[in-house]
Amino acid sequence: MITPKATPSGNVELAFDQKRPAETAQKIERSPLAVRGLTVSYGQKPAVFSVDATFEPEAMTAIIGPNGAGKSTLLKASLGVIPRLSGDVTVFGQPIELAREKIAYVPQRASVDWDFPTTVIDVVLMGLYRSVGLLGRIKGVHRARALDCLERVGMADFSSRQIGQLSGGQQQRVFLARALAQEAELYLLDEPFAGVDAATERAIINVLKGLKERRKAVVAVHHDLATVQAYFDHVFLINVRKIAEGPVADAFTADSLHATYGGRLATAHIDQLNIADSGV
Ligand SMILES: Nc1ncnc2c1ncn2[C@@H]1O[C@H](COP(=O)(O)OP(=O)(O)OP(=O)(O)O)[C@@H](O)[C@H]1O
Repeated sequence: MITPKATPSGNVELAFDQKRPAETAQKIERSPLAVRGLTVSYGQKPAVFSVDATFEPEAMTAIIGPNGAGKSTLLKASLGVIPRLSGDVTVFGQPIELAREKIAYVPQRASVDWDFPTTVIDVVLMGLYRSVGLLGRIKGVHRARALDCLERVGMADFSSRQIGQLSGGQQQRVFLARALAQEAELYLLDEPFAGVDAATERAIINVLKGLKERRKAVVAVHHDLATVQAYFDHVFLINVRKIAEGPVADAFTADSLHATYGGRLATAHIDQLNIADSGV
């Protein structure tokens, strides 16, 4: 963890935690996903170590870090998809176990078995399982809602296609439609722009910005540093430990990027991003 002195603005919350616990508690109550002391390990070495994160409501946050930094692990362990060694996770101040339905999760496309024989509309209908009920019958109203979600991502014409017959970008849109069907408060997406063309990226970002306008929160693992400032309001930088968290203008700095990526990110690349220098 870089010290508050090295990156004063990127460590807003660290200083906050120590000095103003009441305000921190209020932030956690308002947060669609707050994590305290999260440690996850697949073997001897932790993949995520002692991480605190307080994601912002009604905002778009990018989770940024190099390959293997623990970004996906942070999302999956927060959701309970993989076990935590330690850590508390709350959703609007409630234990996540009581509020899981407030979160829609779009996994990494590469982690999904696309050969599974199912149609596009059936995938989106899975997002409606709470309103349908586990053994309930799918009715016209559910199909109409699923089609509406497909329409929002530009995939309504593909509703009866097998998912294995879609391109990567189309598959990504369908998974986004499934998340929309859940009508969640927080949308967690793992690399939503990976391997998609420019038109699909635009379509996805427009949908995500639309969610923010409807006062939902969006948190996405994101690799393209060049689009962070255009797409996101907040950033969370991680490399096994939390490096920095805060508004893009404060926490997305040359210093915090160097601390996150180390020698893997050339200074020339950071210069091209045209970001504020923290002046330290
Ligand atoms: N199921 C698993 N079993 C063992 N190790 C794993 C498993 N999943 C992830 N890891 C390891 O945990 C570390 C963090 O992985 P994770 O996928 O969370 O990183 P990431 O930041 O999302 O990376 P990327 O940007 O490459 O997707 C890596 O070293 C990875 O090899």
